[in-house]
Amino acid sequence: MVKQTIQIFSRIKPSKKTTAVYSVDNDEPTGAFLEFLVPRDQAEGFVNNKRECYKFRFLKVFDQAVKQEEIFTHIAKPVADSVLAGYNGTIFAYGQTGSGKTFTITGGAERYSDRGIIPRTLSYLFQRFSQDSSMIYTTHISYLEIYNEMGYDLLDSRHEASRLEDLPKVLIMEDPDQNIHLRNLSLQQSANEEEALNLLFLGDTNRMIAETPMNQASTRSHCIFTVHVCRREPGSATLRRSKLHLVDLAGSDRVSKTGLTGQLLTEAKYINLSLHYLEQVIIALSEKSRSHIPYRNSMLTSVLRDSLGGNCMTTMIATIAVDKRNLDESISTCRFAQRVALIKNEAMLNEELDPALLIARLKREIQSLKEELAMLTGEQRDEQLTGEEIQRLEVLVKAFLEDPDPDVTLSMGPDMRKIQHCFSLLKIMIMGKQSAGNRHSDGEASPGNTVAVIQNSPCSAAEMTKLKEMMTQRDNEISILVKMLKREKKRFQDTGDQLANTPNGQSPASQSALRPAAGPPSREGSLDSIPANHGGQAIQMKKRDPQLSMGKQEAFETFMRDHEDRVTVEHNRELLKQRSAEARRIGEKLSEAKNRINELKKQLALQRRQRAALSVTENCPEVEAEVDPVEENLCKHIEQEKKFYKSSIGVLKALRTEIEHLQLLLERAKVKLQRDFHKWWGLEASSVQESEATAGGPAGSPHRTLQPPLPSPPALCSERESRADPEPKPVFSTAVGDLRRFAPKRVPLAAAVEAGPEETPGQRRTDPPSSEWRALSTTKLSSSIPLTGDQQTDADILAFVQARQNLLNRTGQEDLLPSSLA
Ligand SMILES: Nc1ncnc2c1ncn2[C@@H]1O[C@H](COP(=O)(O)OP(=O)(O)OP(=O)(O)O)[C@@H](O)[C@H]1O
Repeated sequence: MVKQTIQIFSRIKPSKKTTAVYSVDNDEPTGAFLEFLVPRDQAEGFVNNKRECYKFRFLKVFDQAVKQEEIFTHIAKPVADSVLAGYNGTIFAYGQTGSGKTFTITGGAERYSDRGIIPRTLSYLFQRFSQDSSMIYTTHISYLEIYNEMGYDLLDSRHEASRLEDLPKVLIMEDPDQNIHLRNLSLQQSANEEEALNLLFLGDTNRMIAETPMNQASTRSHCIFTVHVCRREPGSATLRRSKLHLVDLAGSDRVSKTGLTGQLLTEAKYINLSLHYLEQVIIALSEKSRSHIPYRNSMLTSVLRDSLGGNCMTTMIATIAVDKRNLDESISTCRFAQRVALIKNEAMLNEELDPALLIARLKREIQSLKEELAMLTGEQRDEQLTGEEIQRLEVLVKAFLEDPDPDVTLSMGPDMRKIQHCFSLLKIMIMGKQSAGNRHSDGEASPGNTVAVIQNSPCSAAEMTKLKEMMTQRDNEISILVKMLKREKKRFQDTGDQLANTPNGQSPASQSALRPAAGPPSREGSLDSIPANHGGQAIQMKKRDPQLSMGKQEAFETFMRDHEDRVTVEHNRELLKQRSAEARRIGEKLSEAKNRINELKKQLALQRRQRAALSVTENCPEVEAEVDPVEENLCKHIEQEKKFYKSSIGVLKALRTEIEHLQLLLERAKVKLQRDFHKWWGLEASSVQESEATAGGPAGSPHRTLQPPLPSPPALCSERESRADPEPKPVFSTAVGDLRRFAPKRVPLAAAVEAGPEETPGQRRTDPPSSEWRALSTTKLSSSIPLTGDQQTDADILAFVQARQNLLNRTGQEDLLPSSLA
């Protein structure tokens, strides 16, 4: 048993504002210190005016410049090591909204180097599994989200979740021994790192998709990613089961500070309540006199029961945003951490006997004891041995004879029938050998005589026929296999040829996998031009809305061009291309190195044969014993090539992980883009409807005014940034406003104005526009619709309104244009 207090670390989020309100001291022998300096005149609200300095002790304080790699090495690696050894581990991040909890636990969605604790730990665990061949490891993963005291399974791939409520609800159950069980929480097995990362990706995507403005999941929900590891020595009935919880808690902001109202306030209270219960548990645990710990008050504390004062090695990361206005929240986070540091856990080695293996072993023991008893009491069985028993005995005898160990025993249990059968088998074999030996010594034995030997052996005629049938059957099998091999070889060659003809080295199959199942070929800049994850699993599960209408597709492409993530996506695509090319290059080098090694080995074998022949022909055995410089040189070369091969394999593996991660990042960006677009599209649709309802007319009603140029749509997405950094950000606005933003790019609309009223929107006319249409567009339309003054933009707006009118006329609908136009 390992007794230790919860380890506390703190991490400071990088801040653009450099006013120093804190200092870090990692060099004290008693621990690391984080100190906040609060000048009296700046202290407000809850901060005590009388104090100017708040000092907190941590195991280590990670300042702003510290990278994800260092966080993993210092915090997560030791916990992962103890999980590998069979102890439970938990790492949880606690801090105010926007202070970097998700960044620390899961990682940023932009760069490969931003990978957080979860992907790095998965990578580390699987690397360690592959290095330890003396054990069999199995891994299962679960991902739970707790929102408003209700649990949801984030790894559900059966339903298309567009709301959190669509995900399966997880219920908490307690057995008579007070063990907690989570009903409906799926445990997904993952055989390798790629599968585990796909599960993380699926969970994060479900988390993101289920997010609505009402439920900014990451802020107001707790997420627990759990890796269950089972370790067993081959053949042993004992196994070690351990689990690692990686927890991203909801923002710890105080409700009064959030400034929320209505439903959001209720939610915030719930979150606060569950964090309040967490605090209560922590206070109760830190006070030794308290015997009752109120775990049952909330789902979070029930699930984390072991992690808080139980069988677990737990680590807390206090995430801190050090800007002056976050000072009180930062101090409150540190105070919470100091209490947590008082909690003692008792981690135990989770070793147990595998019940299935144990039962099998006990059954075998019972059987052998029964047989021994029967022998000792003289109670012998006289029924015939079954075919299965006879077969098993034959295998035993064969293994006994083939074993080179002279001390090996033939153990068939205390059953006289079996003993006798083994003796007769041995006799048959010896007699068979003898007669074969006789024929061989008579010079008759040759491959052609094998049948004769068999015929002369004491086998029955029935056995002979059976053996002959078996031989024919095997012959058939062999010829089928040879045919299959030939076919495979041909297919392999064909694929190789196709690959050589494919420009980027992808197989035609993988290329078609990148294209949508239906619809037009992907255009540069469209969604489909973002490479998909070749692992595929998560994507197939999450691929949604593949078919956009033409207009929506156009809007989407424009939206995407302006999206803030565009640069990152481009950058990652470029990086992915580079890495893939690098991987291909290394792959080619590897295959060359392999060929060289084979060639060198051939030369070495030849050289050795020649020297052996020389020593025989010259009857001079010393020649073979002498050091041969040619041979030595060849060996040296082979070693060098092997070294190069090994190091290249290492580089290739690292590249593969990076490529997979980049693919996941791109896939996530794709989902996020789609989500942002649909969100924006929905907002636009409702705002148009609203304005129509209030103005009693269409979007272009005289009551609407054009907005100044707008920020790019992702102003919506940056909402989280703005929580920790609430600088005024421009909000998104109306359809007409947005139309203007799109206007410079909408050449077809401008062309439609030029084309005149009779043209369909898709047609272009090169002849000058009719004077009536010009008049209409500049008088009738412009008199009722506020224009911008910019010729191009105004032309677009008018064309849009007119095209709409034409369409309505053609479909026989009511004229919805403003009355002045009708
Ligand atoms: N150490 C860091 N380095 C770079 N960027 C960071 C760091 N920490 C946080 N960020 C950035 O700050 C923003 C907010 O961080 P994050 O979402 O992790 O906060 P959070 O505490 O999880 O917030 P919430 O409670 O809302 O989930 C993100 O854009 C993130 O990329």
